[in-house]
Amino acid sequence: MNSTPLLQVRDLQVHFPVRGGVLGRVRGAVKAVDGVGFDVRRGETLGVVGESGCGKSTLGRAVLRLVEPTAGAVCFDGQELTGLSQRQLRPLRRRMQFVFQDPYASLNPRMTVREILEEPFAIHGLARGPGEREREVAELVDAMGLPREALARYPHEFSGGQRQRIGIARALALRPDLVVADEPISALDVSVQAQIVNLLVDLQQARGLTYVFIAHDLNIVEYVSTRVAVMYLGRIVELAPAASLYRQPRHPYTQALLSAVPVPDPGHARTRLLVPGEPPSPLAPPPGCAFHPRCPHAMERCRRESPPSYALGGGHFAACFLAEADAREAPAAAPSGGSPGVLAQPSSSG
Ligand SMILES: Nc1ncnc2c1ncn2[C@@H]1O[C@H](COP(=O)(O)OP(=O)(O)OP(=O)(O)O)[C@@H](O)[C@H]1O
Repeated sequence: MNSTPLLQVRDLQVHFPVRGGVLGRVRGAVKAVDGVGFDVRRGETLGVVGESGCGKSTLGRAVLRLVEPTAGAVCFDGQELTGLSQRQLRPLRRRMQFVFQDPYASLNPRMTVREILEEPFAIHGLARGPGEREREVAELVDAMGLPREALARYPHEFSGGQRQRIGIARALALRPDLVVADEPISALDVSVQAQIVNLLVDLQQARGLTYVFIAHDLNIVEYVSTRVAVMYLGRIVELAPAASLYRQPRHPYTQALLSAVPVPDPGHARTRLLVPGEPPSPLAPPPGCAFHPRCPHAMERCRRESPPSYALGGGHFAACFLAEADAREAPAAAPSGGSPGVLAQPSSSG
């Protein structure tokens, strides 16, 4: 088996320019992703969690080059994606797919399910004969647990859960290796969320898929993930095997997230996490550790210096000065677990 990680992300940055004034001059930048690095091994699920606005979606999109990174590198199956033109990316696109939060918004309402599922084959010139395409599409709806009659119908005729099954079917049509699922269940009724999660888990096993699973629901992330990355204001502050992260969270932000109570978000079919205090604006992040204004353990040093990511052994990393003493005694980082300084760059953000 190929032991190179399927995905390698190094010091990835996505900065959005902010314009202002009558002339629309660039006034600053939202550092949505600000120096992120991690590996994803073949067949694993990397969960990505954090509060709204911390940069999860932007990270997922930048990995697939659906938004252009400002800096950094993304390597897919050993090939560097960041300097490739859209044309050069095309054969790789087939192998990397995105599952959206809102399947309705991502499905063309004027196309039948059959047309929606045949489209990826047409775009990539695959399964050329109608017989072959028909077989592939029939197999897809079966695998998604949808009836064959669904093929002749339109997206609006389905429930939210069924629409997400169609969205997943389209993403998996060309048998990708990597799937980035961005909050794939948060727009769905609680009653169908578990079904969709179980479908994703079953499909992963049946098709040998590798997932990046973005979510704010920590229970779901624990259930699906091999390892979990916790994001705060554009950076990964903790990364660890799921069992280790949930048993012994090392970063005060992760500890706060795990003890936060999900509360209903009026107007949205989702809950949000309530960590005491407000996340700072990514336009003007605090100096030092970005979490220090909300951190119950903040020390003088945290106001001045941004902590590097300390390797704590067993593939557990935390970007917090409290972890420094343990890091000195910890064994060296696992080869594909990233290395200190790769996860969160020590820098003087401010
Ligand atoms: N196209 C854009 N232009 C400018 N700013 C953007 C753009 N897209 C995202 N942002 C900003 O980047 C930051 C990160 O947004 P992002 O959607 O990645 O966060 P998120 O963690 O996925 O949040 P949510 O869970 O609410 O989707 C936010 O401050 C957001 O306002």
